[in-house]
Amino acid sequence: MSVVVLVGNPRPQSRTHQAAQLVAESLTGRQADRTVDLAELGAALFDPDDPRVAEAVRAVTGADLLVVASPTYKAGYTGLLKLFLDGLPSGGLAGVTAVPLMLGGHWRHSLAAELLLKPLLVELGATVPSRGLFLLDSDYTASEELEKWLKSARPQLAATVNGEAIGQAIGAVG
Ligand SMILES: Cc1cc2nc3c(=O)[nH]c(=O)nc-3n(C[C@H](O)[C@H](O)[C@H](O)COP(=O)(O)O)c2cc1C
Repeated sequence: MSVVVLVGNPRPQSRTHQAAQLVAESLTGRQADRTVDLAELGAALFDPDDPRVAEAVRAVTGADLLVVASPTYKAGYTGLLKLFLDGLPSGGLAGVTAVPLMLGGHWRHSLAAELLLKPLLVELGATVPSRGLFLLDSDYTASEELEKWLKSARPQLAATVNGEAIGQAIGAVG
């Protein structure tokens, strides 16, 4: 049973990284078991035989609950995130319940998580029961939007996630 955070930001330890941790913790009441920060893998992502990339793929495809986070760049998710996800096998996220999360500087792109990132995760076989979550980089730590999202997403995620303990934790927290 594992809760994993995947961060597709070219900058390491970013606000996107922090927001993803916050979402995982708010949902489950504990820290994620593993965080894959793609910035730390850098050019190794071009080498499918790199052992660190292979380990990251195992962590992500083996997650019960996976928070997939990207900053909004040019109205979409980052190329870095797509590069990593393109390396997954077809249906590689089967059995994974995923949460699409995007951080941005402006509400103008607030549907990007729902309209762009969510379909990518569904294509990879993930179960994505909740609305894609978009948060502003300026107020994600105390966001009314996050509170509203948690309220609607919690029962949806608790009902679908593999791993009874995680499901119970999601349902109980909040
Ligand atoms: C190259 C680049 C492109 C960006 N494009 C957008 C955009 O199209 N829409 C938007 O809302 N924010 C945009 N931003 C702002 C970032 O989404 C925002 O600063 C980011 O979420 C901050 O997260 P970070 O601290 O994790 O990098 C852009 C930022 C950069 C650096």
